Amino acid sequence: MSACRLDSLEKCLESHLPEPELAEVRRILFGKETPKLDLPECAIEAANEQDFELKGYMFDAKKEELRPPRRIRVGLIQHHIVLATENHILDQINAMHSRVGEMVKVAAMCGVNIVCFQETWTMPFAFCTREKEPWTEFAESAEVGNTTRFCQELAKKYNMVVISPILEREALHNTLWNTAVVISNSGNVLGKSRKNHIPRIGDFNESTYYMEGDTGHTVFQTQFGKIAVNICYGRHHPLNWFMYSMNGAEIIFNPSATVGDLSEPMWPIEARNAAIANHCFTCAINRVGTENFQNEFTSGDGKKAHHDFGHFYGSSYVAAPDGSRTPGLSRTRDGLLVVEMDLNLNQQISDKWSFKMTGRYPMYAEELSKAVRHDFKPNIVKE
Ligand SMILES: NC(=O)NCCC(=O)O
Repeated sequence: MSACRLDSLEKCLESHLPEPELAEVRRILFGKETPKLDLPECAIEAANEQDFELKGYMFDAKKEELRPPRRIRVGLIQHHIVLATENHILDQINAMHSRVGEMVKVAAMCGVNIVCFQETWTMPFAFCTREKEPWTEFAESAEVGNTTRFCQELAKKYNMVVISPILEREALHNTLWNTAVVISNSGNVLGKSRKNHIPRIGDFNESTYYMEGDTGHTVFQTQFGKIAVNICYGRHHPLNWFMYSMNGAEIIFNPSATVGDLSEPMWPIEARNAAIANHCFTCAINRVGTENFQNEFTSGDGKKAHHDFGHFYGSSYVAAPDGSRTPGLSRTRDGLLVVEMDLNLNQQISDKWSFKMTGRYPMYAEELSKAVRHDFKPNIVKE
């Protein structure tokens, strides 16, 4: 079976395992069951009409005596590019705006408070080509660009925080960045978070285009909780997740663009492990489809010249601090994942497992400050 024909691991297990084993396999693979959310009929109909998958799950927390529950809903949106990559840039962007705008409308019907789109959601993932033109023309201002204005309208209209990862052009020195713009539910731009770690692997030739982010590990205080954005390749860096969490993030979003051959076995583990290790929720989002480019490209890895990157496998999911996770969205279809979470779970799990409390951070800070020096001598005992 080809990589793009398997719809999802979960569906595959469901159709091949008998019920008692299925429940046990699910418990071992995904942790405590995440019950399905009741979503409104109008949302289900709209998703069907517009041909995207709509799924909803919930993570509950124990009732506390002193604190009320802090239940909120997040929406994760994964999608194909709408028009082929040869089309006029503005047509491609506008087509993506209208597709995602419709999906956000459905998110609003489902009571979503914070929505996050995939990495550089307004464009094909053209960085594989290493061609500057026309792809750099997709870059926009994070503060006043068309895409930010479009998201501000959505945020105001639906009273929703919108996380919009784009290719950013900073006017001052024409620097390009890979940036998530965070727009408050008031419609104001709350700030931006730039991608900290840039891949240098396979066809991910992103270092040709933009610089390592300079926004550190900013956390955004929103009406619905403290959120942070760790963009794609940053998920392979445990310290990156850790620092967002040290700054108080309760939910860390990981908008991504990654392909099956490279990272699929790592995908279900990394964001989930980060949720466990940092006592927070994590939301992993990946685009879907295979994107074709007119000119062939190579990446100096001995592979024959090719026109596409491979299959972006979707599979967006949410993980909780107790190690449980939702099933993923499809590997092949556009989709909206709506997840209700009680943020009280973070403190409850922190009290239970105490990873932060037992973390011995001063010891590591001291060791790490020595280990990064050029005169560092590894502490190895030899006979
Ligand atoms: N977009 C991006 O950073 N992709 C790198 C590949 C990966 O991290 O799986």
